Amino acid sequence: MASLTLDRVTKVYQQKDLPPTRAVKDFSLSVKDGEIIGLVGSSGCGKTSTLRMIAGLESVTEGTIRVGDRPIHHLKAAERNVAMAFEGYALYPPLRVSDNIAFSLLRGRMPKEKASERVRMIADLLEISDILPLYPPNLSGGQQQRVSLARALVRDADVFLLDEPMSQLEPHLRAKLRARIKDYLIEHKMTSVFVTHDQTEAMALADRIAVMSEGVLQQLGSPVELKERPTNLFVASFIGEPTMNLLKGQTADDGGTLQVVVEDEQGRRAFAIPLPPGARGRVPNGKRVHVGLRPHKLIVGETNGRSVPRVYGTVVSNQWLGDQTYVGIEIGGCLVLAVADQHVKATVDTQVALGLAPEALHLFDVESEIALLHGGDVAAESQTALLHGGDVAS
Ligand SMILES: Nc1ncnc2c1ncn2[C@@H]1O[C@H](COP(=O)(O)OP(=O)(O)OP(=O)(O)O)[C@@H](O)[C@H]1O
Repeated sequence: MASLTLDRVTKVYQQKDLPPTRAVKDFSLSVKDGEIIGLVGSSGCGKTSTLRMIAGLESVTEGTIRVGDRPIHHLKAAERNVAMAFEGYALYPPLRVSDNIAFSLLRGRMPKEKASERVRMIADLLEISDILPLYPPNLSGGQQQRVSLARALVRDADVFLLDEPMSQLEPHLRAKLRARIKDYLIEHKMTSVFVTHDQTEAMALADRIAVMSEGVLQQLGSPVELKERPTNLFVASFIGEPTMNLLKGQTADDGGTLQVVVEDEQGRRAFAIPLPPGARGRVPNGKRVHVGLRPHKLIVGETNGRSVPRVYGTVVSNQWLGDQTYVGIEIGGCLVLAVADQHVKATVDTQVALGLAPEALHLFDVESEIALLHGGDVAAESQTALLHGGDVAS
């Protein structure tokens, strides 16, 4: 295994009689030896193009790709020692499943016995031992996908690329294999990059996640970093299920306390959130902002003794999903969704208190959409300053 480095990689597709498509723009990424990276982003943002450039299936328009210290972007796919599991499977129809999986091992002159042993081991892992004698056209989509995955994972490659590796599997099998694959990648220290549309999969499998939009890398971070410190409005709105509540507002001084006045869609004052001490150093008074509120960090009803700012609203929906409650609350003309891990008894059309814990709050510049403040960070800093007897700007 080895590290993988993409340095300012760009992909432009030129099609006859059509304007060029800049699918990937100036993309830089350093994947450590043995690290697992998840690549996520909306449809058409350049994820597959990025994988295909690493694999050597697409040319690189600009930039360099290195495995360890070795530049590989000019090499043919077969010379790169990069294994890829394809979204479209790309199996050889005339070969049995076992031969499909063993193909690259035998081509690399691995003794037949050893190759068969490897094939059996990976087939066990992915629960496809029973289909080893079959031919690809006789398999279901989910089986073909696991064969494609097995064919990549069985190799001794420097880098492993997995494009939507489990999209065709039913949820139970997917969850089971996800855990097994993660253990396997860690045990064999396999440097890997996988693309997924499934955030749970990205959060569960990846050490770090790269979020892309329109060909540009927006943020690379651990699952926790992306949730708690989204770098901009795109990442904030893309990461998290359900997505972050996004409203508009403006900071204002209220008798010495900086607050953010949240507005309804017509720009009228809906409610105000006092900002944690320390916010002043990051956001000026009178600043127009996007206000993000993470549903999972809002507190519906009792705050269990925690002192947090509270607002009151009317319950408009209440759904118990078996393990969590989704509560929709209308506050001054704004709709806010809160999620609680317990059964919340808030009846529709009644009033409820909503605790605005600092860690729920994120502010973004209204023009640049860059993050200005993450409430959890500011609250933690204020707490540390108080503990150490320091001054907290307020
Ligand atoms: N061979 C090609 N020729 C021309 N344009 C292409 C080609 N492959 C991809 N594109 C374009 O490049 C952009 C990025 O496509 P890509 O498949 O890399 O995105 P993606 O993030 O993987 O999308 P999805 O999640 O839908 O699979 C899209 O606008 C797509 O239409």
